Amino acid sequence: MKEELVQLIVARLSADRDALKTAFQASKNEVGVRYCAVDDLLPQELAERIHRAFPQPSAMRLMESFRERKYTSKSFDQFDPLMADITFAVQDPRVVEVVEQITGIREQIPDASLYAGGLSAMVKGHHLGPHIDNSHEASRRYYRTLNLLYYVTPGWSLENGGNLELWDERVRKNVTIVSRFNRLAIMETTPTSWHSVSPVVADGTRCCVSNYYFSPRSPTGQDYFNVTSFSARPEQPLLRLLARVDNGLRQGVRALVPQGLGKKDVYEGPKP
Ligand SMILES: O=C(O)CCC(=O)C(=O)O
Ligand SMILES: [Fe+2]
Repeated sequence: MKEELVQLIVARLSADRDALKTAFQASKNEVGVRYCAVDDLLPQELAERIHRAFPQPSAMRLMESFRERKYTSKSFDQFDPLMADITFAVQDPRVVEVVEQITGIREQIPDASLYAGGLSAMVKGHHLGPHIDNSHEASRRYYRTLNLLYYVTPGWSLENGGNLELWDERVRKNVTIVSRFNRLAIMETTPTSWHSVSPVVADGTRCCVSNYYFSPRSPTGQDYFNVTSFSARPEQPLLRLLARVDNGLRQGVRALVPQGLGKKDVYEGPKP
């Protein structure tokens, strides 16, 4: 199945390559984070199949802190093989190539270990506060360059909440990308690419297949390293303060212990 998915994704991205390229570049003028959204990534029936195969939240891990509340998993051995197929299809060199043509970002390497990637499910009350992603993968040799987020919940609309938001450098204003069914959002990751998922306010589950690309080239041309760093929404000044202290502590620990203290959450199973 993976091969068919790769071909469909490459065909879809190639068909709109020039328009997506223009949209990606032009989006810089919105909040400063470049992105584009690819609608109808796959034939509808196939996207619905992926949704049906998506694991139930009860089979996933609840991530819960003041920063976030969501279910995640990369236990592909326990799921319908279609889930690994769609995840790893987005990592195929042919997909990477057309994504590079769209974004102009070169020498990218998909994250086969799914370090922080994989599947996520969010239900009512779940959210992900404004943050910048960790800048590197586990070896710290490569810079994170892109997040590729594929949403597969039929009928998901703006009013449901649970939408992707990209913020300006000061986390004051945002642009919303609805987590629409069968949409692939491609966003760049830099030291200032603040983003969040607004609280889910509807019944239903917002299902997302996440992939990350890395590159030996720094997105800014400068050398940098950051742990995942959180802020908070503009109307939450106290939480912002707390987040800043929390970031400083975690960044400090990383300076002392480069591999970090947490257990490495990486995928080591077979790849389709
Ligand atoms: O679920 C999403 O839309 C975004 C999740 C996120 O922040 C990320 O993958 O880095
Ligand atoms: Fe993120």
